[in-house]
Amino acid sequence: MISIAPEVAKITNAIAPSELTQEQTALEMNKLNLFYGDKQALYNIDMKIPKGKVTAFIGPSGCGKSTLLRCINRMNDLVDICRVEGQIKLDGKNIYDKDVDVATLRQNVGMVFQRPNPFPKSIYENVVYGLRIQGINDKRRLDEIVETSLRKAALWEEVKDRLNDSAFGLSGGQQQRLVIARAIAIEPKVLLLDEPTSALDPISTLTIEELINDLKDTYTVVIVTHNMQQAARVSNYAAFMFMGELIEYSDTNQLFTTPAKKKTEDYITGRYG
Ligand SMILES: Nc1ncnc2c1ncn2[C@@H]1O[C@H](COP(=O)(O)OP(=O)(O)OP(=O)(O)O)[C@@H](O)[C@H]1O
Repeated sequence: MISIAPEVAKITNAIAPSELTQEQTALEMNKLNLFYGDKQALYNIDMKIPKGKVTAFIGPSGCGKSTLLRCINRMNDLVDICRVEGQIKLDGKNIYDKDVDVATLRQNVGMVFQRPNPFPKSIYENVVYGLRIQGINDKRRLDEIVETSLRKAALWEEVKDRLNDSAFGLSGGQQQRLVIARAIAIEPKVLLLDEPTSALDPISTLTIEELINDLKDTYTVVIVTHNMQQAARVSNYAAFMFMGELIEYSDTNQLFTTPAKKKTEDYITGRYG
């Protein structure tokens, strides 16, 4: 078992994910299968992701963590050979239904990638980017949203005097917080984080981890991480995947301290991956 430091171990008494009520569920996957051409990458995934919590997808390289994450905002639509079967319900509505507008879905389900990807614009314009696309140009309103979003992303104090400077002048960790501010400026319901700290130094990683903890009060957060200590530190629920299957999914403490499945135990004790 990996050891979880007492200061980060959470006393959760959490509800088992399968027992979440509709009210407590942000996302529900039903019989989700995904194929890249002939190759199946996800097998019959059934899971409920709780509202207002952090859920981590963990597992060895190539097990399908990022693929599953990208299903949640239909990023896989951009891959020609990709085909999805089954359902993902966001607040009860299947996001794969024909009448779903993908642009609206992606406003509701924001995404942050491994490498910070600010636009070649000022800090201010990065934050308001999505709002301008929505046709919001009122300066006072934008100013307010910039401040609130940067505060939520724990970046305001560091950038408030240089909002018109290029985003490229920020450090990697600051850029990643800026990208998070840009994602939350349009008030998504769900925030997807695909290994958000893997390109960052340990101090920036810690800042982002603290930020993730704060964000869950407002958003449902789903994070893919290679780092089990990080999953233990930041998540309330953890899903262990192996070769495209969801092997075990439970509250994080339980998964790391008393895994039910041998495969999970082998992974968290470092026997593979
Ligand atoms: N665009 C793609 N085209 C074809 N196959 C793909 C594509 N993206 C992923 N795959 C395959 O799907 C499987 C799952 O990949 P995925 O990137 O989801 O795994 P992962 O668990 O996130 O891995 P890692 O931890 O290394 O990022 C792998 O076999 C991978 O090669």
